[in-house]
Amino acid sequence: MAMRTLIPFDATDPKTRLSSLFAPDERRELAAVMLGDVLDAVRAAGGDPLVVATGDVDIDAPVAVDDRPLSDAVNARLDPDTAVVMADLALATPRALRALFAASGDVVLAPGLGGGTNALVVRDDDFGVDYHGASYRDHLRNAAAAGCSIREFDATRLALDVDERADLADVLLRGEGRTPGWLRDAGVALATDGGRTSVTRKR
Ligand SMILES: Nc1nc2c(ncn2[C@@H]2O[C@H](COP(=O)(O)OP(=O)(O)OP(=O)(O)O)[C@@H](O)[C@H]2O)c(=O)[nH]1
Ligand SMILES: C[C@H](OP(=O)(O)O)C(=O)O
Repeated sequence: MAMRTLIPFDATDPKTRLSSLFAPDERRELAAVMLGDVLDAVRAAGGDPLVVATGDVDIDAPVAVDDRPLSDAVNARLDPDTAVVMADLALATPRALRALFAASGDVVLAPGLGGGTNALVVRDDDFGVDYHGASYRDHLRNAAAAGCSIREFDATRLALDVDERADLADVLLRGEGRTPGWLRDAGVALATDGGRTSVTRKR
């Protein structure tokens, strides 16, 4: 049976942490390209996607427009046997998502490198999401408080969400969808910035 999968999407002013690299319209374009890659991976993993967006989105998928804050918009649709996969997981693969969907537990949590919750599966209607501000820790606590069984699902391909400039280096190095090509066409290239690999942009 297909896994109903909510994909939250900020269609209005996304990826503001990348403002040093991209203008607002470029950030919206990048966000849409990453959304397309995530949609492809979710479908290939047997997911049945619903994009939950802050505004209209021109994409080949069902879209629910809901301008409430992220957690409210997701909780309003978080029926049991539902996954939530963020639209900026530019490294997500069908294999990783299939394994996430198949993982057992009332609440299955895939952590982001920065302490967020990049993806999850919920099978208990006593659990609700509470995003932002190291949400992974909050979700662990909330699931335990609700008496849910918890599965922590560590997956390299789900751990990266594109927030900061340095995250784009990983997308250029390991991305498999359309996003790496979009970045290269926009003049984004790898750069070594002291210890950590980052990116530059030739305009
Ligand atoms: N529906 C909905 N999705 C959201 C909202 N805020 C963020 N998202 C999505 O949730 C995911 C994770 O959010 P963030 O990493 O904060 O994304 P973002 O808001 O574009 O990034 P920043 O502007 O840099 O904070 C991304 O896929 C966003 O598109 C919201 O208020 N409503
Ligand atoms: C949505 C939020 O993403 P972040 O702001 O951590 O990138 C979270 O994962 O709680």
